[in-house]
Amino acid sequence: MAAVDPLILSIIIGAVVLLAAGIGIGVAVGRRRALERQRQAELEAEQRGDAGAAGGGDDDREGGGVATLDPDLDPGAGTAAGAGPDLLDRPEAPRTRLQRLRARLAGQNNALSRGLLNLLSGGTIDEETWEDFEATLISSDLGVGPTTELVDRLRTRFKVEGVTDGAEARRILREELLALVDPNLDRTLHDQRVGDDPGVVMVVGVNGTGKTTTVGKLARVMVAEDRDVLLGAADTFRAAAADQLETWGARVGVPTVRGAEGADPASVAYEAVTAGVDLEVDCVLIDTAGRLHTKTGLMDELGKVKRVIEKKAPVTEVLLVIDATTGQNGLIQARIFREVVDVTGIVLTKLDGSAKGGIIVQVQRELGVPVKLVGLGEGPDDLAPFDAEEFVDAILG
Ligand SMILES: Nc1nc2c(ncn2[C@@H]2O[C@H](COP(=O)(O)OP(=O)(O)OP(=O)(O)O)[C@@H](O)[C@H]2O)c(=O)[nH]1
Repeated sequence: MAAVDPLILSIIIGAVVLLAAGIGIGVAVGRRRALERQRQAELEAEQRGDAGAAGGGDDDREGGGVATLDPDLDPGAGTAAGAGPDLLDRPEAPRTRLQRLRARLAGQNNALSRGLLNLLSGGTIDEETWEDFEATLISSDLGVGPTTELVDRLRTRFKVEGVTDGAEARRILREELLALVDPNLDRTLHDQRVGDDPGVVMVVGVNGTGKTTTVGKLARVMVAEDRDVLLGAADTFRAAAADQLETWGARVGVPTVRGAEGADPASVAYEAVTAGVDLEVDCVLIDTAGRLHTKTGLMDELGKVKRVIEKKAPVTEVLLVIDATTGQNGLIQARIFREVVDVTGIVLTKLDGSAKGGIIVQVQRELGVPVKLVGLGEGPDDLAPFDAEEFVDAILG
């Protein structure tokens, strides 16, 4: 048999690999289309008055706020490989998701609310009440500076404005808390297409803060808004991390570009963005490996991932994921990440079950970067845009 020229051989192998990759992505896009067809069918059923087909509108997750074809499927387990159209989830509709999460936020801040409301319970406010109030604020991770500032302002205003009843005190407290959280910060998520390029959102942070979960939840939010999304698994340290991400995507028909375990994360991110440009998706979400802010080599690697992506398309948003329960440590991490990758938004996760909402104020002040999203649970649709007024009203009950 005649020897094949090595150049021709490598071109043939390259073409086969590209074709296979294209098929992989094509299958996933096919799943997305199947989901759209399924949605359309459900919509038609709903219009015909078939209430069971489209899920209810109440706040209870199990009760129908989330319509899933397979509610028992665990996003953290298994791989995407076998997920066909029959297994696709339909992410929770934005309206019911926000209603449900608003109620959860109000419920979760009970400890903080109680402390604040003691102050408003009427009568004269003695020194001990002020001290208890201060302690409550500090234990919510508001920080000593903002706490002192808030208490001083309240004391002055209560005196100057002659506050005598609870309703009046509540109004002033609401105004002052809102000023601290800053309703004027621009919290828009820059995940939209820019010219011919998809929005590119990079998600960074230390280990275990909830990056992959956030990318998965964000993909679902976008699918619920009928947008085309592609995931990039630039966490190549552990194959399980890419599996986890791929599973999140597969549940809603979103394709994932991944590399081999130990592959260069920058090149996987670049491939993902390239696929996103070629497929004309609306947004590419890049998950990165968790890294300690103190490890210089790993932080440099993160900078490189961003620079390499930008050879293909601008990164439109860099989200730093902070675990709300980590307090001051979260702040120290945040400063270093900001220096390396120019963070444009914060995602505060695990705010459920925590009365540590004060960290929002500290993070924003220290970094000058707005909190844009909050994670309020382990459920697949437990992610909400952060809204200053809603947050303050939830605290005040
Ligand atoms: N209660 C709660 N748990 C959350 C939230 N977000 C994430 N988690 C949980 O946090 C754990 C870690 O989440 P991951 O998404 O794997 O974290 P990661 O940052 O990608 O982890 P590494 O890749 O190891 O750095 C998981 O058990 C998630 O279910 C949230 O908003 N609330």
